[in-house]
Amino acid sequence: MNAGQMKSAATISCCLLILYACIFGRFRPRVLIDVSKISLSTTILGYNVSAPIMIAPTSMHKLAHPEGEVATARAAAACNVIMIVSYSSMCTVEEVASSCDAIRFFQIYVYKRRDITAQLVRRAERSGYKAIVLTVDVPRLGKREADIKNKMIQPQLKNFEGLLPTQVVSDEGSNFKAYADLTLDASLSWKDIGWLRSITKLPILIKGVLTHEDAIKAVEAGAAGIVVSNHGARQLDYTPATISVLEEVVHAVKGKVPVFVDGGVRRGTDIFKALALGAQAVLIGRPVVYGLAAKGETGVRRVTEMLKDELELTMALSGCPTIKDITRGHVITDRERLQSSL
Ligand SMILES: Cc1cc2nc3c(=O)[nH]c(=O)nc-3n(C[C@H](O)[C@H](O)[C@H](O)COP(=O)(O)O)c2cc1C
Ligand SMILES: CCCCCCC(=O)C(=O)O
Repeated sequence: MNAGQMKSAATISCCLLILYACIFGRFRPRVLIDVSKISLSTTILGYNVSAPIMIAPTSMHKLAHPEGEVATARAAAACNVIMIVSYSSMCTVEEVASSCDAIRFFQIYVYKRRDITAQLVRRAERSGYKAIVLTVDVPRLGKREADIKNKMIQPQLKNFEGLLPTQVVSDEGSNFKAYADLTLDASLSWKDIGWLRSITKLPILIKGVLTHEDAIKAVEAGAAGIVVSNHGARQLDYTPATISVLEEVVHAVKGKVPVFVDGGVRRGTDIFKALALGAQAVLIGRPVVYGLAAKGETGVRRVTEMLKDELELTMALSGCPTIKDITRGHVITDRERLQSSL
């Protein structure tokens, strides 16, 4: 090998090593277990669902498909998975509720105008939503350069008709940002969970936790569950991959409340890893929106079914006939592999 070839070989090995280190964990499948019948069903906050999958809250579904959140909800109902409807939905809370019998949670932001948030929470409660998901990682909107470049325009949201003008005029870049600046209450803090609890009987999940410190605070504040999320990397650069901090949160809450996770869940194998590391279920964001954009309700059903099929196969090949059979022993993380090789 000459010097040039050695240099290329070293570069390739380096790249492979980095790639290898970036792949989170490995499975530890168990064999000779009866996997002739696999059940994906589980319960979430006491509700029986077909799989440990929830539809993450994503805003403005009519930008993806003219039927918007109603199509997504019908797919959730058909697949018997929970849909978390976004505060920034384009169909109203009531339209989604009356469209089908999907189990629905309602995601909220807290606005400076608390009366508006309180009204939305009450409307969701009246319309049969089963939980409130408080998203806490958006005190301000992150810097979304694509929105600025494309001069993103916040469409009129029917939920807020008569309550708030959504046509904010901004001459610099994204008027979505101007809308967020106008509405979001950046002073929101842990004490305000008490306020939220005082206006609703629904259980409150806190979405956007990435550390054990905040997980403990969420439990102390009375959260009924935690969603480990970095908002799909849309808010703060350099937040960790959620799968890498999931266990820290799971250990901190000590089983007092369920822990959920989202971010980059694209395959049944990803769901399996999350469950093995202690999540009770995963939330799916972008893939649902892509399915909706491609084929409306049918597209969302297809995405959900693909994930369920892949999870089912992963469970069979790992020796786990039920969700409860998936344990910490079924995965080994990169950190553990490194430690064991030292
Ligand atoms: C287009 C888009 C809109 C979103 N809107 C909301 C929202 O309204 N409320 C919220 O809590 N999270 C919102 N999120 C974040 C998702 O709930 C989720 O945390 C994130 O997308 C990670 O999942 P993914 O990797 O599967 O997309 C949004 C994400 C995307 C991509
Ligand atoms: C109230 C304005 C903020 C909405 C943010 C929607 C969202 O979570 C996202 O786009 O991400």
